[in-house]
Amino acid sequence: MSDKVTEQTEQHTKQQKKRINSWLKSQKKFAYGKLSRAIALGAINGLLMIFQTAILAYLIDLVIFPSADLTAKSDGVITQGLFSTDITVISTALVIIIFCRAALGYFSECYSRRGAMNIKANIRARLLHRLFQFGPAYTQTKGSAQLSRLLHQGIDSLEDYFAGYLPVIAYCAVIPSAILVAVFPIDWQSGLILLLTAPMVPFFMILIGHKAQRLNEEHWAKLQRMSSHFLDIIQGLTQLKIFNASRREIAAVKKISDDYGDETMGILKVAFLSSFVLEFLASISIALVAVVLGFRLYYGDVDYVFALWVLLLAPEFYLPFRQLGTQYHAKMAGVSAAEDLVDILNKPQVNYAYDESFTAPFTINLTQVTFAYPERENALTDITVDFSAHGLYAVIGESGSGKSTLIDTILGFVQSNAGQVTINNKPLTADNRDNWLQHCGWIAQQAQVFYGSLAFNVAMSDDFDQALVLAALEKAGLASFVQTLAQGINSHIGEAGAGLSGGQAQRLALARVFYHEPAVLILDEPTSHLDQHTEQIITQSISDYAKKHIVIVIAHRLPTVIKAKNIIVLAQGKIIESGTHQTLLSHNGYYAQQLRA
Ligand SMILES: Nc1ncnc2c1ncn2[C@@H]1O[C@H](COP(=O)(O)OP(=O)(O)OP(=O)(O)O)[C@@H](O)[C@H]1O
Repeated sequence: MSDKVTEQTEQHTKQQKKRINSWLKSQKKFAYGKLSRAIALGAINGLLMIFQTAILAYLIDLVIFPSADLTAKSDGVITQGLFSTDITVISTALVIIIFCRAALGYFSECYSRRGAMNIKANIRARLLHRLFQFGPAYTQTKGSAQLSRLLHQGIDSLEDYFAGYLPVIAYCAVIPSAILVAVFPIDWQSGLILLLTAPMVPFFMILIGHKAQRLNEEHWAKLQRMSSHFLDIIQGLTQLKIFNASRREIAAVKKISDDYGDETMGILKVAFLSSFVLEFLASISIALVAVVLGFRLYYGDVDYVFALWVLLLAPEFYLPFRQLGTQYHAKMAGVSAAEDLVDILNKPQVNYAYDESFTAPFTINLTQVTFAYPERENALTDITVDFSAHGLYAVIGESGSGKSTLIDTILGFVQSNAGQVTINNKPLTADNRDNWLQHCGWIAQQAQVFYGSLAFNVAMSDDFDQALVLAALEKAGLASFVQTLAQGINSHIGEAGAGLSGGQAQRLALARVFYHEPAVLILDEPTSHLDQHTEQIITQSISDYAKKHIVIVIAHRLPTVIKAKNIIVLAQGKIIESGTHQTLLSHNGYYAQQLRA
């Protein structure tokens, strides 16, 4: 039984590897021209090397054994002149070839790096596009640290695959074959030695490949776990300090880092071992060629120039294989990261049929909506509720009652398992969701501030209307703050809102809403880090906004709830009651009890 399971797992791993490899190969199409040029130039460089070694051998022969026939003809000055002309011509040819090879090497490297960068940029853009498509409901399940590492280091690790491994594979086919074609007709014995020793290198690489791949996969998985852990620690620094858990975390981080270090050493060991064996095999093979040539020279069986040439060619013959050994590890690092990439990129494509018919004013209807996260109980059950024209709607309920899931359903980030969400009687689907989102605004409990200028953060674009930005900031109560900034709305505000207080960040989010004026504003009402003055401004602004727009708020405070046109009370994913403050009070249910409590 367990054998069968192991067999199935192996089968699955093989299929997975095949899938990843074919995916990686298919990415070449995004820089086909550049990669082809890089490989062609590299191959020409390799072929020129055959000429270079031939000329070098001839030159050495000429210098060490000044031509016997020339000296035989010797009549002093003329012979001397002929000899030096010969050397000058050959040396010049050699220098030209060396320069050409250097240029070819340079351009080949440039093309391959640029090609790899194009591919990386393309994959990065597609990955981001997919993440935007799937929305926060999906990205939360993956973890922000893991996704950001994948976007950054994961994709970067593909560079060596495209710029290093792929060209070397081509050189392994072209250069040794060309050397064999050049050597065989002149000296078949040496050709045979080269031919017979060549397969040893790939054979050995296949042997170590399996172990190295497993190590690389574990290494990548550990790196991913470590990133998540670090992000949790950085984000929860205050909590950890307050709850005196920092020591435990430091110990945990030390353990993770040690494990990671051991893993890295394991990979390095395999890498060193493989390069040692490759070097060793190459040296033995070169020595074999040299010994055989030595004997044959001794017995006058081979010409000195040819012997020297073959000897110079022998290391070049093994060079692509040795490079392949090095690049193989780069390839495996790329393959490990590619697994995560393929998982996301190959998820079924959402087909955007932009539906232009979403125009304000809106009526949002949820009819018997039921939704469950994978392998969980229902997060929403049988939800029927309407939001129409304009007004303030409040959603309340205990933690885990389904408030955020309800909002995600309205925004189309999660698709209900049963029932439907309609916007102006049109079902909201993955196809038209992006169009719908253009009409929605969202303010989270912790306002999101992006790296860039204040104006960018309001307009969410570098192309903004200055007057509108200023007006929006003023409406949000930030006008006096802007005046204190040396560069006004062009002042830079740092990563994660560094340089802004919690209240200012929240007001900035509000200014963003005023600038874009979405027909539907959804917000998770901020309860913390707001001073009374800011709280009043925000509450007032939200109430004013609700006069002309739909505002749905996950409410935590009484003033907001009291003013709401409809209060939706959730418990365990169900609407247990709804109505205005007065209605709910007279109903004397959960809401009234909570209020009294
Ligand atoms: N990504 C997820 N995967 C699996 N289950 C989830 C996920 N997000 C939420 N849930 C579950 O769905 C239920 C509703 O969660 P939801 O976040 O909607 O509640 P909430 O009322 O917004 O809670 P809170 O006020 O604490 O934010 C909970 O049981 C929660 O554990």
